[in-house]
Amino acid sequence: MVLNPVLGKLVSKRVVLASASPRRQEILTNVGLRFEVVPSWFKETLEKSSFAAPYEYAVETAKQKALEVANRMHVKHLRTPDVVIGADTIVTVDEQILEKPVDKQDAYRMLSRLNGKEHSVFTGVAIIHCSSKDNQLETEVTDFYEETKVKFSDLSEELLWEYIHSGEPMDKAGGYGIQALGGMLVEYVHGDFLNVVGFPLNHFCKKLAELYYPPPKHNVQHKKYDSIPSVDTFENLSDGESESSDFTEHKGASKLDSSGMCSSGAICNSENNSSIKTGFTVPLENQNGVSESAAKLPSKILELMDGFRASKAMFVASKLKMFDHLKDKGPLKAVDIANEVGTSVCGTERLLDACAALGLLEKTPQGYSNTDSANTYLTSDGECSLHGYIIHSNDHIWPLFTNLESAVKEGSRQNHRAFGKKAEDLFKDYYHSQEVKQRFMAAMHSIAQLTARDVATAFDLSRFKSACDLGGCTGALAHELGQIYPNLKVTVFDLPEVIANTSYFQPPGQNTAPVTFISGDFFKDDLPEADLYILSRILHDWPDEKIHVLLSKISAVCKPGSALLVAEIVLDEQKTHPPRAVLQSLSMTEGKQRSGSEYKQLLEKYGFTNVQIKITGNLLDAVLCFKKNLSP
Ligand SMILES: Cc1cn([C@@H]2O[C@H](COP(=O)(O)OP(=O)(O)OP(=O)(O)O)[C@@H](O)[C@H]2O)c(=O)[nH]c1=O
Repeated sequence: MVLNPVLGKLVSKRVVLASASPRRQEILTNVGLRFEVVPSWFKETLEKSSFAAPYEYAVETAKQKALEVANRMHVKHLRTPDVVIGADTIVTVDEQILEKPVDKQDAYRMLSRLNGKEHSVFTGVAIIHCSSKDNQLETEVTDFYEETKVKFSDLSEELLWEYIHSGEPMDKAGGYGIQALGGMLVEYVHGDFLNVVGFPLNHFCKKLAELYYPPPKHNVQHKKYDSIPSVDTFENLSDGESESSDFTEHKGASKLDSSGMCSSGAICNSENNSSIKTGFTVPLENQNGVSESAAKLPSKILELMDGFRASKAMFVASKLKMFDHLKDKGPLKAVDIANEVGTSVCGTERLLDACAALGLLEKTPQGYSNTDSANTYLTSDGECSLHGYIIHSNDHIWPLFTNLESAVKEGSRQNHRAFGKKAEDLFKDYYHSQEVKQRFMAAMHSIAQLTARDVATAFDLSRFKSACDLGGCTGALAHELGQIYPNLKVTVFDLPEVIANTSYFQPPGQNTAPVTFISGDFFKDDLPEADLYILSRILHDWPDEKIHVLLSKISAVCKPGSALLVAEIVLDEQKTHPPRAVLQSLSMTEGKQRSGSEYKQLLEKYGFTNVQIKITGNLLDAVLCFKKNLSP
């Protein structure tokens, strides 16, 4: 894949996207970039009139967003990222800068201005390379912008309002989303479409190419903001460090990224490229760099068609602890791993090859070794380990999903078919045996560990003195809260059978803030007193009647001014994004995933006010609300 040389340069780096925009995340994920998302807290309030041109404002905002994240990650003693990417999209019309509308009236004001006219969309991008010297953060900033011209048709007032009521404009610069319903408003686009959507991918790749494959010194031109890259194309780049050409080595060997998506956005198996014919052809380059034609495949569909094989291969390798065996060891041969694990040599070799094809392992003539992300996420003992959740997915969710057809026909969970017994109470199911209980707790623990920081920092919680995490399981979030807010006394309230098993999951070392564990059933027992109650990944599991009981109880014990923090995946208003949440719904529990406005409505019904929603762009979002003051 032609993009591999430039994006390949980022593979071994810790890349952070300093943006909450789901569009930016999707654009970069689609091309196989592996990155973490840490939304910036930089407030977009730079004085617009102090910039000579609108794009300077966008570039400076992008830079400040990225620098804020780089500094925060460095200060909080997280591992300093290698590269932080920030972006800011603005729309300009008649010399005015339009950002995201604050309300529907504002959206109307913006869309009326754009109506029937051509306008410009600028995205400023900052790429910050970070390093740490004597514990000081050092940064090298590269920035650029891209301009795309867009023309709206003449639109009636009625249509504009209909569009505004769809809810789409609210989180988008200029009040429209060209990639969805807003596309219907647009007569033409001149320039990079993805730049309008929020990220100028082509220019970004060219910029990386410039950075990592700099032209000979005498050709370098210095410009303040370079909107015309000096590299015309990022194809055919040869890697100065390895003359053996990254390009031919990687061609046809696209890797799966951490989310299991094919990095090239195309099918990974080159055999399949020629076996299915469609009407389209695109030029590909062969080993000798000569163009040839190949069938363009419905890559998304093919990816989904094979997705279950990929998931199962990763599940089984995890279950057999192959990543644990390979951790910190040099390359091992299939036969050595098979002997250690007690599996057949031929089966093990096929599984290891599959994991290598998926980008989870590296294969060399000396044998197999873990990739960085396998070491971090797939071994069972790492701080960021997803092993617990993967085993839960294999042993519990997979059997439920094999009965999806019946689940859809019947509209109910399929425990009776998958496990030979009817689902009783959701959690009684998990706790019926010690083994299942520990598996479930390990699954919850691994997700809580990965999401705790996002949830704990989504809002500034320093005003609270005490917090109670209802259903807080192993205390992973509670410990993180204690680390971030040293003055916060944190209690975990969970079922006795959970509390009895938490010791195994406690963080090592003396330096962790103390967390108190209290046993009880939050549907039946009195809740401990606290200024802040937390429900993390609880509400989506329960039917409305149970939620009524729980929220009524919390509302009753919450004093005015106290707060409730809910951590869930918040769906967009159309309830189709993010796909993880929508797919989780297919488990057919009696609960459901909710959109932001549904959470707001639900919480207000139980006497909470000032509902604030933070889309973190990671695995969990956060909703904070306050108990209403009693009316005088
Ligand atoms: C014109 C247009 C814009 N957008 C979105 O508008 C937001 C701009 O706001 P931002 O301030 O640049 O970004 P953000 O969403 O606040 O995220 P962050 O980077 O955290 O500041 C970004 O989302 C873009 O995708 C679309 O999705 N489609 C379009 O056609």
